[in-house]
Amino acid sequence: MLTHRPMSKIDPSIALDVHANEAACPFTEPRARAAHKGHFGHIMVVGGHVGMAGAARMAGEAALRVGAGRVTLAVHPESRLLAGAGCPELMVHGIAHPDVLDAAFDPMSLLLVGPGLGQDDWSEAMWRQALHSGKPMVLDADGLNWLARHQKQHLPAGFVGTPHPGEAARLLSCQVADIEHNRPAALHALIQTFGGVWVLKGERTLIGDGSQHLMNTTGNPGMATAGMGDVLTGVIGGLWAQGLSPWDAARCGVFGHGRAADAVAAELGERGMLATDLLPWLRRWVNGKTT
Ligand SMILES: NC(=O)C1=CN([C@@H]2O[C@H](COP(=O)(O)OP(=O)(O)OC[C@H]3O[C@@H](n4cnc5c(N)ncnc54)[C@H](O)[C@@H]3O)[C@@H](O)[C@H]2O)[C@@H](O)CC1
Ligand SMILES: Nc1ncnc2c1ncn2[C@@H]1O[C@H](COP(=O)(O)OP(=O)(O)O)[C@@H](O)[C@H]1O
Repeated sequence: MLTHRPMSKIDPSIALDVHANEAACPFTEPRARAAHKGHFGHIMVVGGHVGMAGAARMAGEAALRVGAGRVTLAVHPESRLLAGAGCPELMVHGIAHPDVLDAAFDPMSLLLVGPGLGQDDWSEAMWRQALHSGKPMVLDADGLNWLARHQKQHLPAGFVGTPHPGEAARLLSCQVADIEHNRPAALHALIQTFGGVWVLKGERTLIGDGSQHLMNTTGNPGMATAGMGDVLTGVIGGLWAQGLSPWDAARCGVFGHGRAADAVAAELGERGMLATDLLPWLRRWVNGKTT
């Protein structure tokens, strides 16, 4: 039986001018002596459903490790203790009723929406609250899956989307093979459809905003492991919260994330790499230390 398949938004005739991503460490000057945490942003991670507290935790911890001032996790009440365990620097709210988020969003400089958010009614209510806040945001993982279901949703002006090819296929109503067959055309379709800055992950991640398109060359197959994308979301958010533009946060974040993974691989090999292994190397990178 034939099943209806919506028409793909990918135009295979698209040929983008794609340059190498040569993003260096974005911070070259030491911090001002009188710096305080209020200067480096307050991020809220919206995610962490039951069984996926770790996704929100990894995004939050990565944001702190690249220098964000404050990070709060808004997670399912059953995830609250686990999400913060072992990282007391993170603030953690268990959210039973997502409508309380309206007030909680007020002091936030930006949101990271999706790591471990899940697919049920609670997840959708959390997602809707985040979108309606109008806050700048990085949308990842289930945050993107909800966007795929509600295509016409109005996105905030400051927006970075970070799909892997599976999520990109859901967003563009096509198969993963269609994405992989012509990744620049898929990137173009994401930008045309939704606006903002897009990071199409995978081997040689692409970054684009409609006027510039880059291909990343750092990173290695050791990164094909759970949670690696959650860490990237935190890195991009942490750089953005410190004053970089969304574009610079995306291109520098992708570069530094891959660079940290390459340092881990050089020391211990690719196999068995954990997403959290990158954290000390991200810290080195963001302080301009060669890895
Ligand atoms: N410790 C945790 O709490 C973790 C929670 N996670 C959460 O789990 C939820 C589901 O995310 P998943 O990404 O696992 O599930 P998805 O179903 O979105 O993605 C998995 C599928 O996407 C496709 N795919 C992914 N990367 C690809 C690539 N590079 N090339 C080709 N195809 C590719 C493959 O078909 C793969 O089976 C998210 O909310 C996520 O944040 C994951 O991030 C893993 C770790
Ligand atoms: N073979 C590879 N080479 C380079 N980078 C890779 C490779 N495989 C995965 N990555 C990177 O690792 C990350 C994986 O993210 P994602 O698939 O979202 O993982 P998760 O959902 O488990 O967090 C992305 O940044 C991706 O670009």
